[in-house]
Amino acid sequence: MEMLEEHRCFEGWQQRWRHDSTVLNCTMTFSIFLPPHYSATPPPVLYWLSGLTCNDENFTTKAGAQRVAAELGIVLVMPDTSPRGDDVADAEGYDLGKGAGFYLNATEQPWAAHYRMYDYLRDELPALIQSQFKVSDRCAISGHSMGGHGALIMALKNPGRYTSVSAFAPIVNPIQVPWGQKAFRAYLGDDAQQWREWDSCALMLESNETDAIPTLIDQGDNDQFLADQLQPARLAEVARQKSWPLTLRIQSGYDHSYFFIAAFIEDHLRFHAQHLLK
Ligand SMILES: N[C@@H](CCC(=O)N[C@@H](CS)C(=O)NCC(=O)O)C(=O)O
Repeated sequence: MEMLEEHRCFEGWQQRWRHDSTVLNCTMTFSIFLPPHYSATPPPVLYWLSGLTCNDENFTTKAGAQRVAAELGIVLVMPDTSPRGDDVADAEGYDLGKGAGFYLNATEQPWAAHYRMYDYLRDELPALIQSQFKVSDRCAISGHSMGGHGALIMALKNPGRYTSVSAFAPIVNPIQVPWGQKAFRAYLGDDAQQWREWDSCALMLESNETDAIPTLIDQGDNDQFLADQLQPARLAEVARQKSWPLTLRIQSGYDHSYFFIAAFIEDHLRFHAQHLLK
């Protein structure tokens, strides 16, 4: 592992690291925020998954999460959104290929060789964080848009792993919307039955009562993708049917950008802290 950057930030440290990923079969970069005094008591970790076109730096530089993470004593880990490098398959559009890994394991060519973001986030990255930094094993997960989808499926597919999950403008029902259908067809093939494995609405519908964890979703009502791609009310309806503890907040006037995330990230950090620091 090689440190690329380090900056003092709110008495803690913002760092950027490069490592060779066995799972993704390429070199990956992630960012991490270490709160002050983090070596005294191992702090819990909040994983943040970003949206289409992003890497680890969008959240790091735009969300302004470090002040409250420092106050609460939470480590923030920001992975990239896809495998990277010259050997890695890519596509023309911003919504497939590099920057658009959709946090799943691809089964189709040419993607299957590297696009295994689900396994990377489930196994390799947490093991690396545990071995290289002094952190506790308590963790939570959050994300934006494609990353909101990622956070929700990570939580739904791994009961007991995360104390809580939250999302900003998540793609909750990818199998029913253009972004998800395009990506899932490419990565997973034409059999739409296989896609359900990676769809929050489908996964929640099939979840057990004991799997439920506190869930917070914020959605701006001026988000240009709300009607065509996001529609968080679909997940809220499944949550109602399943008595899943989901709070969906519609935020008036907010769009899809990091200005929206910056406005509400403090609420999400405090929400996760209630569960992480118990
Ligand atoms: N209008 C964008 C669509 C992609 C987009 O809005 N990406 C969101 C996540 S889905 C984002 O966070 N972009 C990067 C940023 O705002 O820093 C494009 O065509 O590139």
